[in-house]
Amino acid sequence: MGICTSKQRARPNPYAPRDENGQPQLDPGVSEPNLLNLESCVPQSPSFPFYSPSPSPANPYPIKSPAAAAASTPHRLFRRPFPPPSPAKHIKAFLARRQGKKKAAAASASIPEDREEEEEVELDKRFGFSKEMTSRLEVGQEVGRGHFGYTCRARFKKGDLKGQQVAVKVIPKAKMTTAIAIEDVRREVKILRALSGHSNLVQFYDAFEDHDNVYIVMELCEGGELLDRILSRGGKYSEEDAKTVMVQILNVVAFCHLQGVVHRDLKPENFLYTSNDDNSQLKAIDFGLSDFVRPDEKLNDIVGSAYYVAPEVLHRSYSTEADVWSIGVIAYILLCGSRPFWARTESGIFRAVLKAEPSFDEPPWPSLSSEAKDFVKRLLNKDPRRRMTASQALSHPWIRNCSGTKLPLDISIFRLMKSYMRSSSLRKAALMALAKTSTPDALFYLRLQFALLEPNKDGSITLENIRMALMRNSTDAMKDSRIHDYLTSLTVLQYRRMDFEEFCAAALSVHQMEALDRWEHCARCAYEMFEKDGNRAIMIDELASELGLSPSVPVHAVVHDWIRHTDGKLSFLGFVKMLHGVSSRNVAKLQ
Ligand SMILES: Nc1ncnc2c1ncn2[C@@H]1O[C@H](COP(=O)(O)OP(=O)(O)OP(=O)(O)O)[C@@H](O)[C@H]1O
Ligand SMILES: [Ca+2]
Ligand SMILES: [Ca+2]
Ligand SMILES: [Ca+2]
Repeated sequence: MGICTSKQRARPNPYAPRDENGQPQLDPGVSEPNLLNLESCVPQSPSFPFYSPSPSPANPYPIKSPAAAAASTPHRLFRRPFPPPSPAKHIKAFLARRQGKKKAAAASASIPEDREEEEEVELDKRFGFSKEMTSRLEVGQEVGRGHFGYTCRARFKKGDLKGQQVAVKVIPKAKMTTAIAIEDVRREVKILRALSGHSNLVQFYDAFEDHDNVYIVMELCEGGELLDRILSRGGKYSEEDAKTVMVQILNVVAFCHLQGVVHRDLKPENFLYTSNDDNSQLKAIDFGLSDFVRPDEKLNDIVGSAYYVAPEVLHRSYSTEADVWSIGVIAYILLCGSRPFWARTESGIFRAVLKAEPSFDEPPWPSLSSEAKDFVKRLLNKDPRRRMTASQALSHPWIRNCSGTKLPLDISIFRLMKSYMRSSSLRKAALMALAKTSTPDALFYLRLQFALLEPNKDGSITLENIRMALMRNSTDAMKDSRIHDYLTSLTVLQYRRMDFEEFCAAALSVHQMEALDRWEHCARCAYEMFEKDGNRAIMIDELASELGLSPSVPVHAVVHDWIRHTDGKLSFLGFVKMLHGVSSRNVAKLQ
């Protein structure tokens, strides 16, 4: 999703949700500038010399199989996307700078009308890219168009790549009306350059600029958008075909997350096929909304596309898990041809994303495998801490046997290990006990992750193993997301080794286990084991500081039930509290 900055009110929005008669349904609650009009984004007098406008189709996403369409749930059927009123992007940061923080908080929910009327105060639109575009490339026909720019076919005129067909995304500088917009383009190129090389990510060649435009030269994907394939199939994929798509999407997204990059705009429009072949490779494109994120950092700007946006993005505190949610939405659409969260209006969609549970009762769900349902449900968990990670999803029973590629290292493991390393021996003992109740699926994933760290001959890992594993997978993006700095938080490992048993305790996610049906059973079993070898008498003050309770809370009242009064040891309730450890809210206070 991008930002359309031109104002155009006269024409109807071709993407607006429609009612049964095809009439656009407009949200009375959404302010007018939200109505995106693709045509209004078309440069009226293109200054780009090679620009050859293609006729704008009245309906860019025709329903290709009305018969199939009629069979499924009306309304939410996956017919055509409507890019949501997207300009909420960066609103908070933008307003904070302009009006001071107080007003920004108040206005954060609404989108300011005058956003695009911001005066241009000496914006520096120099990117430091080569100016030699026209001598290097011969630009041909337009192949695609977005809100921000358009993409043309091109060919290298000279050099090593002479004759090579490529795609050039042209982003007009006239559309970069704020410092943030300029920074976005800078970052788009930087991220693409850094991540290029992964087999499911569009290959980057070069970036150019001139007075009017920025040009991003990349591999030409001739197979069209994933969206078009979904539409041409009338929405539904067999489980096998859906798996093939999912594996590729998860592979590239897990890779991005390991590099500390969150895409933030994952949707079927942003995956292209390299060729028209049935088994052509899928490539992620459009890093226009992507950002770097440090392992402990939370982002807060609302970006993305309504149908695919994660609940925590709407709550303004999110990280890489938000991408996984979007993948869950894509998976749901692939498997059943309908959208999991549907409403006639954008605010309705947001409400559904926040509150509604997607339906798994209507056809074809009852006839799909239970693994497929479990897979989608675990991607669409509203609590990001309970959601699978991209890397974990690749080891889910539904797709693990067809993920031909090597499983990527999961960055979230290090987050969990950090918390473990900082824990008291009592909490470590509690986690060790819980780890013994892990499911075979959880162990499968942990074993793969442990293997990726290439343990020493004695079967244990040290900090050095982790450092080496990261080095093997490192790209330039890790500098900006400061992944290596993060290792210093694991330095306690420097003086010791960790075997697989302890690794399971360190890398298991208590939140994810809580989401399982058998949680209560696991926790009880773990508590019994903990009783035998880990439980000990504990002072109330010790427990309070252990859990990061601030001295201001009435500690005795709060932890009263967490300690068994007969012997001063942890009660079951205290044990569960202990498993969760210091809450992140309290950590902030402690630091
Ligand atoms: N490498 C490529 N090969 C072929 N077509 C491409 C390529 N990159 C982009 N396109 C086409 O151009 C369209 C717009 O590209 P992209 O999504 O990067 O632009 P955008 O301005 O950021 O759009 P958005 O409105 O989605 O933010 C794509 O949907 C696709 O159809
Ligand atoms: Ca864009
Ligand atoms: Ca796009
Ligand atoms: Ca974009």
